[in-house]
Amino acid sequence: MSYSKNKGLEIKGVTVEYPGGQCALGHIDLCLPEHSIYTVIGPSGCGKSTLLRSIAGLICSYTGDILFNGLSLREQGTALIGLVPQNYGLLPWKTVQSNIRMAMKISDSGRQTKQQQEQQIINWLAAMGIAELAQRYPLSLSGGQQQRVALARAFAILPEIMLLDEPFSALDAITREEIQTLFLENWISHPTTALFVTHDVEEAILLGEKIVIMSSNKEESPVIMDNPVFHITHEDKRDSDEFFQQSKRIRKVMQEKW
Ligand SMILES: Nc1ncnc2c1ncn2[C@@H]1O[C@H](COP(=O)(O)OP(=O)(O)OP(=O)(O)O)[C@@H](O)[C@H]1O
Repeated sequence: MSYSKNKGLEIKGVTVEYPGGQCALGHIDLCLPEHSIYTVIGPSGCGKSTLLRSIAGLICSYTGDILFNGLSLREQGTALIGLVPQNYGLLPWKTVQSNIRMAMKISDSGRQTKQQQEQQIINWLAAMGIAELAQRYPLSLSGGQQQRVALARAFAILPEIMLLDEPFSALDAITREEIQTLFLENWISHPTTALFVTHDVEEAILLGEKIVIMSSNKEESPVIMDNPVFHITHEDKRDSDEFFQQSKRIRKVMQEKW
């Protein structure tokens, strides 16, 4: 499937200060063409979550502007945004199925019939390998299972922008690799414009078309790196020479900027 790449997500001179004058996010300029996926790494406290929360509309007090295909995201309804927060953000009193159903109801605005929505829920749970968990409650699931539910929910609303805040950080290495593969397969078949924050350099290289490296100095613009590894077949990425070279390049920037 080929997608046209419009202007996409434009972050123009965005800064965020919390009341009291604490600078949470320095001056950020970043353009993500539509249907691209960029990963973001940066030292703790540099403002990664603040950036995602500003794009998602949870923080409105930023200066500068954030646009999607030329329209300001300050205007309600400009773009449908799916946010996968660090703690998964599932409602504990609702079943897995109801969690997804509720997100679809809120975001759908009548595009699909109820029957189509129910079928979509089944399809997404199957795509994430958790069809059998539909009637379970989030707190009865493992971290990896909750993570799959959060991803199913984010994909199910067919967002134009997907924001992921260290979504796999709580998972063991093997589960993490499985979910990275699952995520990428689903993103390739539904390539929403995505910003993926991670603390893991390997994950940033495996999942990002470009890698945004933020600095501990909030006055400095992030470094935006091309990532030749992204286009290698996923299962061959880790063993490739490009992967090794890219890790070295990133670590060098980290030594200078963190
Ligand atoms: N509600 C708040 N009030 C005041 N300051 C805040 C608030 N939330 C975050 N901050 C500050 O804003 C800065 C950026 O925080 P943010 O959570 O965006 O960083 P981060 O890069 O995502 O960090 P981490 O990697 O540790 O998750 C930090 O210095 C933090 O202390």
